[in-house]
Amino acid sequence: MINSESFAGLGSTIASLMFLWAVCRQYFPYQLENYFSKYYTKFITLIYPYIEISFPEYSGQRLKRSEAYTAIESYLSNTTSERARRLKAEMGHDSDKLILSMAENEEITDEFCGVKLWWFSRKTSSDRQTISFYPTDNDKRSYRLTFHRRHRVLINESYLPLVIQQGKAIAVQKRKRKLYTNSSSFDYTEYRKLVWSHVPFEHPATFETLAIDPQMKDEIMQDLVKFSKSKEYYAKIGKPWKRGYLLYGPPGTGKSTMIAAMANLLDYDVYDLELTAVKDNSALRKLLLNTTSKSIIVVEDIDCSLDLSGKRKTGGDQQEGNKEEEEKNKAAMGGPPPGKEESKVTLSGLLNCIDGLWSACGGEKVIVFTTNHIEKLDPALIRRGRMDKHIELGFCKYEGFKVLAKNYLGVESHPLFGSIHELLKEKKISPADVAENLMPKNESEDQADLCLQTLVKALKECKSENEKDEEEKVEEEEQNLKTNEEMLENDGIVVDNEGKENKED
Ligand SMILES: Nc1ncnc2c1ncn2[C@@H]1O[C@H](COP(=O)(O)OP(=O)(O)OP(=O)(O)O)[C@@H](O)[C@H]1O
Repeated sequence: MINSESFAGLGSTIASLMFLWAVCRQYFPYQLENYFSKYYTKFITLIYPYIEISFPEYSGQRLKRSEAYTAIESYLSNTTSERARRLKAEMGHDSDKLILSMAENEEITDEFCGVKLWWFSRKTSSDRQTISFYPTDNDKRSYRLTFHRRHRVLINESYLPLVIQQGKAIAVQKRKRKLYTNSSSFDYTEYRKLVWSHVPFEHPATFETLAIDPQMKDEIMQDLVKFSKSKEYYAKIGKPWKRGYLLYGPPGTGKSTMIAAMANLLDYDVYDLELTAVKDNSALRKLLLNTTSKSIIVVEDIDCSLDLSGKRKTGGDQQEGNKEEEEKNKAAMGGPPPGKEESKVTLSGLLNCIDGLWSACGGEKVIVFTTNHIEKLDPALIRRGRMDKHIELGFCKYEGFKVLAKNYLGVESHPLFGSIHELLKEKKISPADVAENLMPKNESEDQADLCLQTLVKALKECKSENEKDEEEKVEEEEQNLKTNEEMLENDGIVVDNEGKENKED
């Protein structure tokens, strides 16, 4: 066992020997010097059987903090608060929590498989202080690991990989989660920057507050948790560690809310990918390569962002006038000037990013597409393997209502529950609409009564499933008719009042 005193003793012995060697070597013939040099090194290793590994904070590229140093720092921060005598407290680089770590020039011991090791936190300051942007120029920090040389294999092959792995996991747990977006990443040279901007992710939704079928809820949660723990399984079957979810259903049924709940369950970051703001396939690839592990990549309303013939849509079904207006607004916000060529992400480009060779880069990822119109999606885009789970979020059912009533009013039973149950059997109402009715309007005490009565009234006015189906059928027929007429008009065919087609000259 060694301690600081024996280190100091050894240090001064070695220093004396080195001094002696430096004096003597001047008088030695050249051939003898080599000979002595060899035995000098052997002698030193004999009396000092310890190996030291240094992990500097910055190495290579000056501005990039060493990953190993960061991981060791997190690893040690977990153990040092109990063992070190002098600690320093800092807000983490990427965290809103206070991080305790070893103070400079402090040493702690660690133990692995019965082997004792020493970690020393070192800071050297240059005598000549220079004005510099680089943190490395004046202060140099590093960690030094010391262990007996007979444990070299154990430390190199088992201990150090474990320290790095645990350190990274601790850093992920302590980090502040982020919501990234690419939608405002324009610059003024027509070339869109390939960067994500981000804000802290603070959405409070959880699966507990989600108003969906309880069985489906359990299934999804189990699926997600299983995925997040399946690193070895994915490696074994030779598949990239990723899972695709397609969430579909009418507006206001909780697709976005479910994404937030997924992120909160898994403790992942969210990348909200705005396809309409991506220049082309290569820009898309670079954006996706710049996403981190443990993240959910979301493309909302995929049917509105991508033309399934392979070209991007620029504005859905808008009128030309609206399109111009939107272009002007975009340009005013830093987007491309009106009339400039829009970007071209294609369906095949997107598919390539989801499950091509690129998709395996960067660790575990969940990919989520949402749509209100599943029937409009190309089967290639949503086939199993790409979108592994298709989840339909539908209109509010009684089970969902009970969750909302508990969330919004804090009630689990009420005399009006019975009639609401009956009404929900035949009426089509989205959870968003139910939630809106259940939102207390003021601070008075009988809010539950009032809100539930409002909901009953709203439900009575609501269309029943049959009426809604009938309405949707009529709307669809009208839309088909309109499209046919437009196509015929484009071909120069006029349809007269009796429905007969006449070719125009
Ligand atoms: N299943 C649900 N459980 C709990 N709250 C819900 C649910 N569905 C909707 N809500 C509430 O309604 C609001 C709108 O829901 P959300 O944005 O998730 O719907 P969406 O399906 O993504 O809608 P859109 O298709 O229009 O984007 C949310 O703020 C949430 O409070």
